Amino acid sequence: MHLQSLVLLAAASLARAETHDRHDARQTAPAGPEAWTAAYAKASTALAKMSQSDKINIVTGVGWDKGPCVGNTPAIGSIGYPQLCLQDGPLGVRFGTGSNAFTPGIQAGSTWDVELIRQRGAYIGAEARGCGVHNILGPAVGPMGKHPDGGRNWEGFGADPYLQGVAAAATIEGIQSAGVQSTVKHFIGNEQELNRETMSSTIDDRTIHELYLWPFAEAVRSNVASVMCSYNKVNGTWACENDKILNGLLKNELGFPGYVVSDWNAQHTTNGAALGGMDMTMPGSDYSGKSILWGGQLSQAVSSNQVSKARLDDMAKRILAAWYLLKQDSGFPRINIKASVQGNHKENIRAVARDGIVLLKNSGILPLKKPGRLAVIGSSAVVNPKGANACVDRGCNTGALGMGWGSGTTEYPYFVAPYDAIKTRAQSDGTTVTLQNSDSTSGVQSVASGADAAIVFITANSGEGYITTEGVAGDRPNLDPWHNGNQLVQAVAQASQNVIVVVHSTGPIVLETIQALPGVKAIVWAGLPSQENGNALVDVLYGLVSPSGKLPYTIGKSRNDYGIKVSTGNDNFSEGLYIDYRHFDKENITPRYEFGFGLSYTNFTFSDISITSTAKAGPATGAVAPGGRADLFDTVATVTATITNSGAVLGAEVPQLYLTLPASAPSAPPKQLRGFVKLKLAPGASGTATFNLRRKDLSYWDTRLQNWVVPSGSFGVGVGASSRDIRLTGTLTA
Ligand SMILES: OC[C@H]1O[C@@H](O[C@H]2[C@H](O)[C@@H](O)[C@H](O[C@H]3[C@H](O)[C@@H](O)[C@H](O)O[C@@H]3CO)O[C@@H]2CO)[C@H](O)[C@@H](O)[C@@H]1O
Repeated sequence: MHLQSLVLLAAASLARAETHDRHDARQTAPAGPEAWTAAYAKASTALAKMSQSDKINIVTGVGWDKGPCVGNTPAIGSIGYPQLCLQDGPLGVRFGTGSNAFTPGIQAGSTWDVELIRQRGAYIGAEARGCGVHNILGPAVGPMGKHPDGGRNWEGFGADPYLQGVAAAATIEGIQSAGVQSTVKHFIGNEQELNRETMSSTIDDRTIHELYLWPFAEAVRSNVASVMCSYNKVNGTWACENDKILNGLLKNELGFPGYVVSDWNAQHTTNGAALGGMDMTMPGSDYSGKSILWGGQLSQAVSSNQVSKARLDDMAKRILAAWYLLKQDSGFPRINIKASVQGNHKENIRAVARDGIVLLKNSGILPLKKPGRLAVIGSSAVVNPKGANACVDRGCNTGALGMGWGSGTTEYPYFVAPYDAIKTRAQSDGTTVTLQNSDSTSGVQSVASGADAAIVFITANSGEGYITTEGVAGDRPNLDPWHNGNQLVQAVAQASQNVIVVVHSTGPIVLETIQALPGVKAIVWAGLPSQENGNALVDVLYGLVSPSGKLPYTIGKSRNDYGIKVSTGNDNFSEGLYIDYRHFDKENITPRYEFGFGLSYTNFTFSDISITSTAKAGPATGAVAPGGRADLFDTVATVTATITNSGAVLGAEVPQLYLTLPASAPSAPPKQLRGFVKLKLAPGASGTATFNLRRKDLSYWDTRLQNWVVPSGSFGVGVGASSRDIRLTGTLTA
């Protein structure tokens, strides 16, 4: 179908879009494709004024390291189009010196708080705009986290497509509300760093739809401006020249009206990329500046009709439409990556850092109550002695951890380490703090012994494969804490029966050694809190807030429990739909801490489930709108439940809705997340969790019909406090 027809159809169908309940995770329907229609009209007018060389310029980066941003295209004077600035990344303006280091995606995901995530996106967008960045290269929803040790998992929101989708949509809507283009990445099947630039990801049709494409569909529905194609091949063809995934899935099936930008140097051929659906090449040359695949080469291909003029026009129009969509044609600030743009955004950073902390274990030691003496132990209790930004692209694990490493990092404008914040609090309480800022086990007993609490800090780090840190080239080789963390905790627990273990990590670590120690009275999963690391932790340790984060992945009892391993050759995705909790559930493996788990300082009771449904079995029939067939997003069932804070302090609970497909569906995971809500409740207060289930939420991908189908029969509905703590059950029938 022609793109403009798609956009018009979409406008018509979205006019009918329902409004979502206030409490639903997806609180607002996205702006709607009528905005794209107007943008396309302007793009057509501008295109008519452009020469072929203008069109080649708008789709070709100027070359690596040849402009103010990590990606740049030349200005086109005839239409008042600027030198376009594309800059990482998912947690703020990379290389900025006047901007903030927002919390990584995984911490945002672990808040399960859509409004905080949306605000985070809006602030990232505002900072990008203030720096003159037209396109911010985030959020990341791939990798999703099929490998618990995948190096870049921390850039995204968690190992579940629904959670990724909701968080990505809110982030994109936030970023684009500031008038900045958002790029969702990496499309698709780039789940590991090892061999990412040579390997092929073999993903079957159903798995790609139900897992990996899902968050991209939500991003497209939220009118994301651009999509970044990834380094790997998909089913044997490079992602950036893969007709099936770019033209087929993304542009036709999802009705994506924006443009596809290559990951940096992910393009392999001139014509293949153009015909396969890529619209902009970045950075425009290889890192040595020598190899250029578009520019003059694309011009020749068009002149010799190997690539049609219509295809070049389509590329240019998509890029122009995104620029007009975000109204960047008037009053956009000039490019200055070093601009001072921080505002009061650190409040969001602290809130996400704090509300993303997951309390895994607490035998009554927390919250702290004016302890007489605290022992603080571990090299990650203090800021890197050489400075928080000492390592390029955060490529080290020295001192307190706030983010992983790679292109998805920013410079810290400041860094509050745990010890800094604990010391400040201790001063006001009259607490003595004894510090051991190393991971040495010798001498630690004297520091810990006699303390009211001994707080031990351990870490695990990972990142992007172009940097190797302490021998780790991106993906972690195991799920153990770094720097002998297990031995450090053991040594402390020999001297103290009041040990609090604080974990800063890019992903799951195996906690069995620590868990077995009787002296360990609490485990605080503090994740990746960025610059507000210590402040967020103190808020939780001292009960200024009740912890309310929930795990965005499963913590298994062993690495083997996850079933799959980082591939040394091609990645076969033979596990299909069964990643993370879907795998643990299917194989009946008890995790140490399950997906969705997190304790509070208060208690919540769940009651009064109510289910109403108009769901009808059968395939989707609606016209294609951005995101897919429009009727996929119609609410067809509503589930409500009452949640009561039955404890003594203010707290927030995240009731989660898991669906089980009827027996008539092809075999499917025992349960799948299809709704969540974060409810803040005073002691004794009750709130209603409302989950609006859309047709898509009830569907599976039918490979024969090539469509989403609602299976007939009875669906299991479970509402609970985690994926393994289902408190209320019911059914709905289609
Ligand atoms: O930044 C844009 C996208 O780039 C990809 O990461 C690249 C990263 O930005 C870049 O800094 C790094 O460059 C190094 C290069 O790999 C190495 O060969 C050369 O010697 O040094 C360069 C500078 O350090 O390359 C990264 C890709 O390999 C990301 O995948 C993507 O998410 C970013 O948005």
